[in-house]
Amino acid sequence: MRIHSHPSSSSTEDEADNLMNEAQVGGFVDTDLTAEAVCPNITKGECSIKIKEEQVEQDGVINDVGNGGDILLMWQKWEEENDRWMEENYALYLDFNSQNEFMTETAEQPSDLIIPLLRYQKEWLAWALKQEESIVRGGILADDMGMGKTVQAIALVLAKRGIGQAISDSGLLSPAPCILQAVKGTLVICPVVAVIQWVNEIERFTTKGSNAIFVYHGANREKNICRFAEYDFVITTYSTVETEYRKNIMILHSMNWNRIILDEAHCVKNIRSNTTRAILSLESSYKWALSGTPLQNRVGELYSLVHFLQIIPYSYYFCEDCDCRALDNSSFECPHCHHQSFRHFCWWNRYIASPIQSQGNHGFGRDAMVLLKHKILKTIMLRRTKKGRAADLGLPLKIVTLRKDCFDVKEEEYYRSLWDESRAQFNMYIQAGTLMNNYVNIFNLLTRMRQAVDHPYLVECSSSSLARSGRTTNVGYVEQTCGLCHDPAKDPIVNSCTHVFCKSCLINISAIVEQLSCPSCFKSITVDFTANDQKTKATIKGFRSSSILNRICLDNFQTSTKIEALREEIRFMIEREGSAKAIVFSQFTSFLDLIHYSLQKSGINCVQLDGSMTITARDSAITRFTSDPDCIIFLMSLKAGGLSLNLTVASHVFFMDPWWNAAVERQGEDRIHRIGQFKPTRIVRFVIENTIEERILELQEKKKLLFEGTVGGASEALEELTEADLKFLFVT
Ligand SMILES: Nc1ncnc2c1ncn2[C@@H]1O[C@H](COP(=O)(O)OP(=O)(O)OP(=O)(O)O)[C@@H](O)[C@H]1O
Repeated sequence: MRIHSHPSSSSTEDEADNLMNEAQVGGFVDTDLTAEAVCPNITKGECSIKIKEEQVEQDGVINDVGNGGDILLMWQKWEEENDRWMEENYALYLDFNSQNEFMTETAEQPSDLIIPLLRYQKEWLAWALKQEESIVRGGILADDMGMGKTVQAIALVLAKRGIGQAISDSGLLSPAPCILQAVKGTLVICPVVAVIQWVNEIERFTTKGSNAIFVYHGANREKNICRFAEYDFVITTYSTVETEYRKNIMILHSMNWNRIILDEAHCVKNIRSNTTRAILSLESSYKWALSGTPLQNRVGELYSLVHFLQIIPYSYYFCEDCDCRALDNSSFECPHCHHQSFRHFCWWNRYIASPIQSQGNHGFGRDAMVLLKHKILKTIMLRRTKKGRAADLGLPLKIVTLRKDCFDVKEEEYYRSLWDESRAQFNMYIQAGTLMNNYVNIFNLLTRMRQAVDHPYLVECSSSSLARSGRTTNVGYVEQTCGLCHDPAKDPIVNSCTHVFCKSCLINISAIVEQLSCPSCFKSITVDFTANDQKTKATIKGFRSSSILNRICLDNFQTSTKIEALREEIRFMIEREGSAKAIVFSQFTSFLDLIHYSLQKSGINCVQLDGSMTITARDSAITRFTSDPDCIIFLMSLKAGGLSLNLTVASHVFFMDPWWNAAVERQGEDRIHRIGQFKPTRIVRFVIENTIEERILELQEKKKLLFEGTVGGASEALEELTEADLKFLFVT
């Protein structure tokens, strides 16, 4: 299907201007809008097919406008074509890597900001102030991770306040309905892990008392809402916005914010997710998105940010039959012009997403690329890289090593039998022709193998595998005797001293003795009386009651090749520099528990951070790691700690298992390789030879950034894989 015909020439800004002029629909100046005016070569029938596809993307559900099955097929075809295009045009894709890398104009830093801004940060300030005066009224700050996007955003808020921002102005200019309450403050939305960081940066880097900050998160958050208007910064989390929207609690959504800043804005890259919908429903006069990786996999990901920014024409749906435009096209009939929704088309999809997805770097696809890079992104995005601005930053060297180890005989045996079992299961799906219907099962097979590479305990002692076998501890161990009754332990509870007791013995004795201690070694016995459903469960001190450590016999704790490799690297690290610290990432929190236990046993002090922790618990873990010289290892799940954190106190990062997406690993590396780091940084990625991990690395290389960047991985991520990819993973 041809939408435009252009003489092909090199990708220049002039070319982009021409394309823009042709494609602009009701753009920065309103123009008449008809299908023919927009794309003269398209017939109305063709247009309506496109609209069906757009609805699929917009709503995440198939709106039945006639032929749902066809639409789904068409959608799948789009995705496949996009994947193919990505493979063929990766170099060009990377070309998006910098936007406005150098600018001549700088702005003076605001007087309330006490930290001196670097040159590129002053360039940002000049650009951002202009952006807020322009029709775009915001934009995307996409600097590499660790270049100080938080400080830059704070600088903008202060600078604008200095200029004397009138709330009434924003109320007038905003399209928000008048029932919304106007507030002067900036709403910052960030992942939970970044909340404290925002508070700290505002407090540390601005004149004392010059900013009122309110953290709106947690169960009691609603207490102070009537005072929203008094704050300069209201800091909340993506999960809070999503929960309120889903439960129809109209608190954040009933305000007309002066400015919204999305930190780690790639959290809303999926236009179909609830979080994205919740964010898009917020109202403000100015909108900013901050992300070091705004585009992880496909051009489509930019759309939710573009939609958030509400830019004419890029974010809008236009009507084929009149000059109406709207941000939403989800109802059957347009509430503005009353024409049916299928008579509306999404500008972004028609001029950017569809041509790129269907043509790649050829024909209209290439034209769309030029338009996107040289016109649209230039207007809305500022991206500087650490490499490009190395002179401003003066960051030390980063050395990345891939460390390959081999299993010992026992591990090899265990892994091989699991591999054979998994392959047999996989082959069954192939033979039955049901491969593509079994993503979740295949994901589970792959996860089990990946866990077995880290440590067989992760498979053997997973709560589900123990539940299946009716056991409470793992098979690898002889039956334990209770330290109190000396019979085989019934419902065994393992104490931090590694001695085992019957659950009933512990209950009985704790009713008589207040301070329990182990009769064998006299260490105290910790009984967790706080959890409602587990009143009597003794837990290993410092670990969750659900920790894998409560399901294994610690008397006979066995290490693994990965753990030993890590210990060796830690030893090297300490030998080189006594005061060095490291972050250890794994995708499996149970593996982090095993590492924690093993290191602790040999006197290495660690802290741990995972998604189940409250903001306060996270903050105390971060504080301990940054301020206690004896605490040298930070164990972290990348999902919980990979974003936002500043941990330059560490100079080493150890990745215990490979991620599907290399971009996600880079997020982890950049926790230490950022402003404030003065030592050379060392990154070690651990891989066991001849295992699924090597396959994952090969596939990562083969497919580059094609995998969904779901931090931590999910079964949906596998849906990004083709049948051929899956076969590649399971082939011997
Ligand atoms: N001008 C400056 N002078 C000194 N330190 C700075 C400056 N700007 C930023 N920093 C520090 O640099 C570190 C990284 O900043 P920040 O966390 O804002 O980076 P980021 O770009 O948001 O990273 P990410 O994308 O990983 O969240 C912080 O410790 C911050 O205090």
